Amino acid sequence: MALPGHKLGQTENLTELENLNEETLLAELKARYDRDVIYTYVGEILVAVNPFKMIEGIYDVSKSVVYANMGDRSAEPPHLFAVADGAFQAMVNTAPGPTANQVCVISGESGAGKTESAKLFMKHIIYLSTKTSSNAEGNAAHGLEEKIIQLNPLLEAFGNAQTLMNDNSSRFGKFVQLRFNASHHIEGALMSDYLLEKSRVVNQGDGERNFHVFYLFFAGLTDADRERYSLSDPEEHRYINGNDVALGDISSGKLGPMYKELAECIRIVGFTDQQMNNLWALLAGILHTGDIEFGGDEEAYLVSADDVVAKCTTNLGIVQDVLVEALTSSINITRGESIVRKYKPYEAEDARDAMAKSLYGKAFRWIVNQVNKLLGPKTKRMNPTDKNIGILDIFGFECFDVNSFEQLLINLANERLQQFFNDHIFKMELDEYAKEGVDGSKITYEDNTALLDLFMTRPTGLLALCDEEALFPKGSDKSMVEKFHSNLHGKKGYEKPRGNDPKFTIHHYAGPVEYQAEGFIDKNRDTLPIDVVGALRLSDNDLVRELFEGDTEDAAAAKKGKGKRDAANAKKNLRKSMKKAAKAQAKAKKTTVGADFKDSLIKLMAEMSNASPHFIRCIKPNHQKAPGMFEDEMVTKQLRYTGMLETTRIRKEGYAFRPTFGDFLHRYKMLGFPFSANPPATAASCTQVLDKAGITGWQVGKTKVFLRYFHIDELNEKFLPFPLAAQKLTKVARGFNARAEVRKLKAAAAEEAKRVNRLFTTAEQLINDTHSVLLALCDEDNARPADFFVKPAPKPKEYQDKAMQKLAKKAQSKKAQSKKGFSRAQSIKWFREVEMKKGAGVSSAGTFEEWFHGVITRKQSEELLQDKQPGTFLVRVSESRFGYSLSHKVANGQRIKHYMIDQTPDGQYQVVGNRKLFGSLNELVQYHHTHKIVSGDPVCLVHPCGQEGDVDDRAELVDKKHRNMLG
Ligand SMILES: Nc1ncnc2c1ncn2[C@@H]1O[C@H](COP(=O)(O)OP(=O)(O)OP(=O)(O)O)[C@@H](O)[C@H]1O
Repeated sequence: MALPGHKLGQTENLTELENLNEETLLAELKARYDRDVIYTYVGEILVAVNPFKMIEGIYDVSKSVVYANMGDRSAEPPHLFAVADGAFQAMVNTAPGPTANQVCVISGESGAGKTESAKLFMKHIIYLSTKTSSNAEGNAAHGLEEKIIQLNPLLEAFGNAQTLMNDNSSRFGKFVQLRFNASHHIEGALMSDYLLEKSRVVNQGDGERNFHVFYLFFAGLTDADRERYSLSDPEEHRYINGNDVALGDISSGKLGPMYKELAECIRIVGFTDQQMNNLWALLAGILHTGDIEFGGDEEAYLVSADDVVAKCTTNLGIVQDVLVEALTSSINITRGESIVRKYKPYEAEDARDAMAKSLYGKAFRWIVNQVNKLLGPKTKRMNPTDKNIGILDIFGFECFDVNSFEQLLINLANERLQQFFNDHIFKMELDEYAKEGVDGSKITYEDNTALLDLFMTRPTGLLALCDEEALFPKGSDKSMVEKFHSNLHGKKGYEKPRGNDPKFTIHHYAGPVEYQAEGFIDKNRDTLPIDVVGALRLSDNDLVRELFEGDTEDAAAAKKGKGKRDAANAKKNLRKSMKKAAKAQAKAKKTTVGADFKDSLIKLMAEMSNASPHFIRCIKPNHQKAPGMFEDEMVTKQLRYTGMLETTRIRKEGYAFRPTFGDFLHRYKMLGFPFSANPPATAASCTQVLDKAGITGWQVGKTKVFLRYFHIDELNEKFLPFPLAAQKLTKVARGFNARAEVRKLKAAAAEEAKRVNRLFTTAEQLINDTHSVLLALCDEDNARPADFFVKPAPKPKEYQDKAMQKLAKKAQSKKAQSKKGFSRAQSIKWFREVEMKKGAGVSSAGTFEEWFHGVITRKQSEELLQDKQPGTFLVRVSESRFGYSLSHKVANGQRIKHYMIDQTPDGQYQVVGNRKLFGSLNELVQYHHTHKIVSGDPVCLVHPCGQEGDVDDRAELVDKKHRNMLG
């Protein structure tokens, strides 16, 4: 169950989604793909969306390290290495037996990334096994592991081709089993191949190519090789000259490095030079075969020049006349009498192409067998302590415009694999129920057994009827389809079309597919005329002879005939060889391609059923094979083909949602426990919630609640009022909080305003107090005897300047100190010091200019004022620890204004209070001039008088004022 707060594309295992269906599956995969996240789990299954580009770092060694011995898979983001690690650890940690064996089924359509995934899976398994190989045995195995990895370029050269769907498309299915000994070291690898697309050798669709190896072969040819195999330029060989781009790749040298890689793989895997020479000669023989042409109306005859056939037969090691005879006529030997029937030209062409296909098909199987001999475990049978990991990289479900016999077999394989998949998923469901103690007996799912029966039943299933017609000499596609209709019409999954066309429709798990029956019989028979087999059995190329089970003696005899170029002898040898071939064929069980395929499918399924499965579903996101494009419709189709939608269906049939008790309560506790914040995460709590919600049909297990797909809707409906109420509550709570905050801010602002008012009131009070003190001081001075104030002898001007400068400096430094804060006692001490230095009690009076250069007493200043007109100012400047203090007094008036002058850090003067700045004392003086005072006005400079008490009082006053102003 997705917890609240689910974000699109963030869920790593999509079964955790509340609603897993076609749309959600698609949307999640798309959102992840857009972020270059190509791996996603759906339960145990890994979905891999082909990025069509290398995503940096995702397969680095560091990733191999992270995804090794993981324990909890969900601890790291989904990854193919995690699946490989899961398989490896499951094998290591399980005692030998079916459950210890592992198999990874990789499926998807062409170009979806199966082969790349299979390679990465194998690479990681090898990494994990070599990691455990710390002993000598492990090290010895190292060479083997390298060979296993080197297998890929070899198999891809012979089994892959460029198609419209994929530039490196595997044209065969493969199952590789890695065998491990008791110490979990690789003992060997065994490979099986399925349904190689041999027809590609003789015919490729527009824009497609032959198997890679033909082009690589040309790319690697030396002049000597070319002569040895009598090869012309590639464009002159019909089987490979249909694709100009491919020819361009050869001539441009683009394929050179790939040829070198192939040659190196061949060497590492262990093929001998002789084996490879025979194989190259066989390939050259195939190319020359394609150049043989026939003419004629009724009876085919050779129209190609003799040397064309000679080039072919030389490479294939057979006698020219023998081959021509075998390709243009069929000899029927009955009771010692041979009846020769001349082929029609098209029959000769068919025989020629059939030979080429057969040669290639058998050569491919030989390579696989050879690889198994070189890399396989010492014994084919498993030791009781052995375990294995299998990797199945097999063609996905196919549905084209025209579907033929190949599609029928491929889709049969997919149908069978789907059944295996369904069984596994369903079994896992039931296992989970059992583990949780939940009754799963009522859970069923619709499986595809009936459809498989439609294919497999004997004698009336599709394959059996197909074989019956193929083995019947007069069997035809038309009569086969009639048999299908009469036996299968009305059965589930089979549909007879309207009209008489040889067609039929099968309703597969992935959707309906209409099959075109034309060519079924020939494809199913896949027989090579016995004459051709007889000819190839006589080859002196060891490989060709081995492929057709000829014997050395016959070949040697034929060689003699070849030397004499004796046509009659050749015919004789051919007939002899044909007889032997016919005998061998009669001895061997007569079989068909369909029957062979069915057998290998049964064997494969037996191997797979003997192992614990892992599934990787590869998805091709667009037709263009381009990065960054995600086509919804195309992906949906593949989700259906790979059975992913079926998985969602199986889950739907059962208990689709299985939240843990904790998760369930986290979300729905309100339904059962409206007043309890944290009910215990138990079965009882969950039951209470479900009962109170009035839901039925659920089950509660040991750790999880099991809900049907519709239960979530029901619960959500019941739960609906709660989120709405919660929304309302949140709104109210938020409003309440906001209002409280505003109230708090308002109160703080009011408090602030009060404090400011208090400050002003205090300041005013102080000013008034100062006023009173000054008046009192004046009165005091007035009361003193006249001789109390002795006029000092004027000091020389330089002295006065110097003294003033010194004082200013001192005041400045003291002011700086004052910033640090002085105690009251310190203030008084300093104040007194300054007063003394300036000559306390010495005053002077004079004009405004004079105050700066001398001093006058307070009394003198009062006297000066007495003579003046009302409005005349007396300015008093004094220096204090806070700077200069300047006040002026109006003659005959009561008002005294007091300025605190401060010196700013940059040396300007500032009147405290109105923040006016003065650059110097003179400027300050100017200011007073412009306001009230004119030059020559009497002013007095009053220094504080020298009396102790007076000094102390004033110092205290100034200090107090200063402190108040600082707040
Ligand atoms: N994990 C990946 N990272 C990057 N590119 C990838 C990845 N998987 C596949 N590809 C690209 O997609 C191409 C096709 O992949 P691949 O050959 O594995 O497809 P396939 O399913 O095996 O097809 P076919 O059935 O035709 O063989 C690769 O050649 C490669 O370019």
